[in-house]
Amino acid sequence: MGEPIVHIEGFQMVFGDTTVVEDLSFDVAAGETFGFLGSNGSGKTTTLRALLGIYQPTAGVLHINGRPFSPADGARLGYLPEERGLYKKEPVVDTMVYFGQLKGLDKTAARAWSLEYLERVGLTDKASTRLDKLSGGQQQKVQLGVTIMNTPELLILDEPTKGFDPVNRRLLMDIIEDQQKAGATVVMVTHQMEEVERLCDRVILLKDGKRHAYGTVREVQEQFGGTVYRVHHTGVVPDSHHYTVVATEPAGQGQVTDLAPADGAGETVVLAELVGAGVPVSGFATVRTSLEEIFIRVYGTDSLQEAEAAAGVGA
Ligand SMILES: Nc1ncnc2c1ncn2[C@@H]1O[C@H](COP(=O)(O)OP(=O)(O)OP(=O)(O)O)[C@@H](O)[C@H]1O
Repeated sequence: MGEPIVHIEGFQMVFGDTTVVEDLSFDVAAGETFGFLGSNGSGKTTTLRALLGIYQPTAGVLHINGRPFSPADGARLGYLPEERGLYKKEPVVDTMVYFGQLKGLDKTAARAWSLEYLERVGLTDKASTRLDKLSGGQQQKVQLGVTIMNTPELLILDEPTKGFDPVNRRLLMDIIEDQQKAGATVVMVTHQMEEVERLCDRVILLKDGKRHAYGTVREVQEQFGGTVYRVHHTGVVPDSHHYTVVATEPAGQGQVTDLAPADGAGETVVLAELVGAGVPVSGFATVRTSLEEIFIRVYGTDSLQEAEAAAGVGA
């Protein structure tokens, strides 16, 4: 990795007597899209706020482009905060133009960009409407527009598609993807694992304020779920030192069996072993555990306990 655009080392955040983030370190390389994942309350927003100087860290180094964030860096940065907030009593396009000018665009360019963006997100007819007359999702579209209108080199998005219907979520992901293609580095908090699988190069999973996993999406999948070979067959799969049988279920006339390969046992080796043992194989596929399954495995109990606590269950 070249010089990281974001560098966090030994970050700790204590509120009162509660340690919310502990000894957190990670880097984000220029040009990559980085997924910041973790259950509710695991410290993601806190980390972003400390990175952007909104919170004073208890300890640690948090750098953007080699130094602590300073407001002067704002022109090259787009931050979509978790708490959305624009001037609600102003017309949509005026608000966008105002922020565009704050970010250094001239008024004509800001207006042209805003109208084009509003058309793309289906809000042309709302351009002159007060922001507070828009739905929550429509307001969020405007806010994302404000965030990206100066084509920032670093985009920090805290749950950018929260509250969107699937069609609009896809539209927003397309817009984020365009920013990627234009060369932006994207740091994105999200709970939508399909967004991560589609957009992210690398991820970090926070658990209880600590780094639980960190690497490419593929590496995290290998680390927590691994790969299985899914075999459709009749007859019995014999024991072998090349694999372990993880699960087997009836399917049609035969069975489907998941085999976890031993270290170094590739598809060809395992398939040859089965065929050599006389197992009639009608299908063979490599299946990687989805991030969603991994998330549920890593956080399942915690997230449920939190939901139960919030609902007063067991109180
Ligand atoms: N200003 C603050 N004062 C005290 N505690 C805080 C403050 N900000 C955050 N916390 C606590 O820090 C913990 C982490 O919160 P944070 O918002 O960083 O979580 P998160 O991972 O972004 O969660 P979510 O996915 O729900 O948005 C929570 O327990 C929260 O209550």
